Amino acid sequence: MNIRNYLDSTYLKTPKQAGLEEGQNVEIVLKFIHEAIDENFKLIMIRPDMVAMAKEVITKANAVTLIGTVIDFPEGESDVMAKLEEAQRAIDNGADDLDFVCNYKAFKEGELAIVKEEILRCTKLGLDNNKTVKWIIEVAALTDKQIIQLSSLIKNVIISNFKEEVYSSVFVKSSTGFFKTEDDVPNGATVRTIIMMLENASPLPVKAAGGVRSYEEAVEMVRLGVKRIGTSGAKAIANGEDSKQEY
Ligand SMILES: O=C[C@H](O)COP(=O)(O)O
Repeated sequence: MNIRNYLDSTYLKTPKQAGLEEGQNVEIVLKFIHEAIDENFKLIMIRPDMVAMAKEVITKANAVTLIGTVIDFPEGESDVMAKLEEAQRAIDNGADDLDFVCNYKAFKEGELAIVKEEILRCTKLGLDNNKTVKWIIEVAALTDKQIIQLSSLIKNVIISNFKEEVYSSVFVKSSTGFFKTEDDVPNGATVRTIIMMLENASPLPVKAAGGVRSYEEAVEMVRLGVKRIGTSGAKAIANGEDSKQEY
C-alpha cells in the first residue's frame, strides 16, 4: 500500500489559531505547498483564502498536486446560499476538492430539510464543475445514532439525486479537526466512528480526518476501508513516522 495515495495533506489554521502574524502564516502555507509538491502528495487541503496562491505556485512548478479547500469551516451553520457562494469562489480560484462542513447543528435539531437541501445543491454545484465533494459530519458532536443517521441521510440524498458514476466523487468525512469537546476527549477519526460511517455511507467513500498522526493509524484506517485521510501530519506519516502535530 502506498499511503501517499490516501493522504490529503492539511493545513487549516488561521493566523490567530497558529498564533502568528498573517504574513508568517502565508509563509507556512507556501512551505506546505512546496512540501506537498516535493513529497508527491495527491492533494493539499488549505483555507479558501489561500487557494488562488496555491494554484499559482502549483501551476508555475508544473506540478499535478490537487488543491482542496474547506467551505463554511469549521461551524457549518451558514445557509445554503452562503455555502454555494463560498464554494463558487473556491472553484473560480482553482480548487479541485470542496470539503463542506455539513450543518450538523441543524441536523441535531431535527431540521432535516435544511440539511438535505444543502447537500443536494452544494453537491450539484461541485459535481457540475467536475469537483470532488466531501461532507464533514463532525462525529464528536454527534451521538452514535446520529453518526449512523447523518451518514445514511447523506448517502440517501446522493443516491436519490445523482447517477451511480458520481458516487465515488462524494465523500462522507469525519471531522474538521477543530471541534472542542467539553472533556477534551479525542474528537476526530476514531476506529469506532469510522466503522459506523463506513457501514452507513457506503457506496459513498469515507474520508477519515482529525487526529490521524501515525503511519500505523493511517494504515489501519485504509484497512478499514477509508479512501482518503485528512491529516496535518502527512509528511511524517508518509515517511513512516509519528507526527507531533496537536489537534
Ligand atoms: O480536514 C482535516 C483535518 O483538519 C485534519 O485534522 P488534524 O489537524 O487533526 O490532522
